[in-house]
Amino acid sequence: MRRTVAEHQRAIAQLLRTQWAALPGSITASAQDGEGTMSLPLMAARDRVLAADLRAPLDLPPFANSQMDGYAIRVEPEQSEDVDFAQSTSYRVAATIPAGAVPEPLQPGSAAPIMTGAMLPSGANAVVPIEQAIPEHFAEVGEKVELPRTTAGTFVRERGSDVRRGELVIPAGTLLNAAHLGLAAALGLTEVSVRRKLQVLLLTTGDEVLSPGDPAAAAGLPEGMIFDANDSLLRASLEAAGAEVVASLVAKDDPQELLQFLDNFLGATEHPCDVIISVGGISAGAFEVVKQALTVAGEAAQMDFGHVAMQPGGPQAAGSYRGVPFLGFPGNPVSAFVSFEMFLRPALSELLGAPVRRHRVLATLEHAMSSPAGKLQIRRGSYSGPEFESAASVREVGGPQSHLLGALAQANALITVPAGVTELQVGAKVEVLLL
Ligand SMILES: Nc1nc2c(c(=O)[nH]1)N[C@H]1C(S)=C(S)[C@@H](COP(=O)(O)OP(=O)(O)OC[C@H]3O[C@@H](n4cnc5c(N)ncnc54)[C@H](O)[C@@H]3O)O[C@H]1N2
Ligand code: MOO
Repeated sequence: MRRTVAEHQRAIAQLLRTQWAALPGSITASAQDGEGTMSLPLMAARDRVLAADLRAPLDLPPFANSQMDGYAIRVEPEQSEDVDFAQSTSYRVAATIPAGAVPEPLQPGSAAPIMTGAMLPSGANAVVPIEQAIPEHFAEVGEKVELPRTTAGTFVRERGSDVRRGELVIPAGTLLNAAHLGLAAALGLTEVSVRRKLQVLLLTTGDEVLSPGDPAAAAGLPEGMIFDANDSLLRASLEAAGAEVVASLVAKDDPQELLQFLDNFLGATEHPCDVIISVGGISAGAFEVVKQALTVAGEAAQMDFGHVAMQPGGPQAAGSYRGVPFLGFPGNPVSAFVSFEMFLRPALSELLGAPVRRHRVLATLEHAMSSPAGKLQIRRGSYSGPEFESAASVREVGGPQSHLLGALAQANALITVPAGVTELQVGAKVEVLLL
């Protein structure tokens, strides 16, 4: 496999689409199938994808109510001029209507003090704010109040003027945000039906890798060893994108042991996971555990190991093991992170509706930069958004190498330099992916 970034992006989305369509209990099953969906309390549904169209069980507002603290009055519907202070009318003050109360009908010639959100009495069709009344405070029942001329409908929020009962308010596939959940609550719902989370088996690899907290490092990191950054890096990326890591393993460079683990895991339940992601062990070395394990696995593994014209993240593996999609990312932490951002995350957005796509913006480069020919370069950047007169700009943090995790932690953006561009001057416009 030798692919451009765009080719590999399409290939990953296509791989997941076809493999998932064939998997039992598919994550992409529609809500009608009843598979892959669950009902969750509203607060647990934030950042989840709605599984079925949501129709309004009631009107919003549920009743005509006042938009202002003021007086509810009746004006003739044909009266069409705007508020006119020169033409005021004297009304007899009726009983006050607080929010939450069911008011008495409005008598002709009277004005009822009404609070914002309170139900409009029958017979009323307009509200005059208290600031426009003479006197400019709520008068007692039976007293007189002068109100300017106004038109029917002024400061009245009609029943159903926001949402009509039966109307489709949130379509299936929507990523639920605060506004969606607020709307569901306003409609009286306590739960919504959402798609289940993507379930991931995460494998990090390497004889040199120790989990933080491993007893073998109790007296300090042993020589030649490193702490495992990729499990946390990928797990955090996956969870932030709405996925769930259902199992993980820090695999040693032993292909048989890795295959044994995979077979035990995949054989344990009917639906063990939706995708397997491995990090490391796929390039050209003598101990490439993922490559070796899946090569000796025979027919069960349908894998492609190769290169994508991108740096970091050049070495890539993709395919399936025992019918479960398998993505092999390169082991350098920045390469693994960039692989997730460039290949898996966009595919999840496209196929599952979550996460939201990263924003792509143009920014002015704060310094000159060179880039190797023939590869899309992904540099880590510090982006400053447009502020007052200044345009959006970006500067590189760290260098191009893929072990620079410290620099990645300072970055808030990925700068992309197209494969055909080798030199960029100060002030050049570059496309930036906001993290
Ligand atoms: N002869 C060649 N050598 C390499 C090539 C190549 O094309 N020809 N590609 C280079 C590129 S680019 C990358 S990226 C890496 C990818 O290698 P692997 O995916 O096989 O990953 P490893 O060799 O296992 O590890 C690479 C690097 O990352 C460190 N690592 C691995 N796992 C972790 C972890 N969990 N936490 C922190 N760091 C980790 C590992 O120690 C290595 O330094 O191959 C290049 N070589
Ligand atoms: O392409 Mo490797 O992924 O940098 O350093």
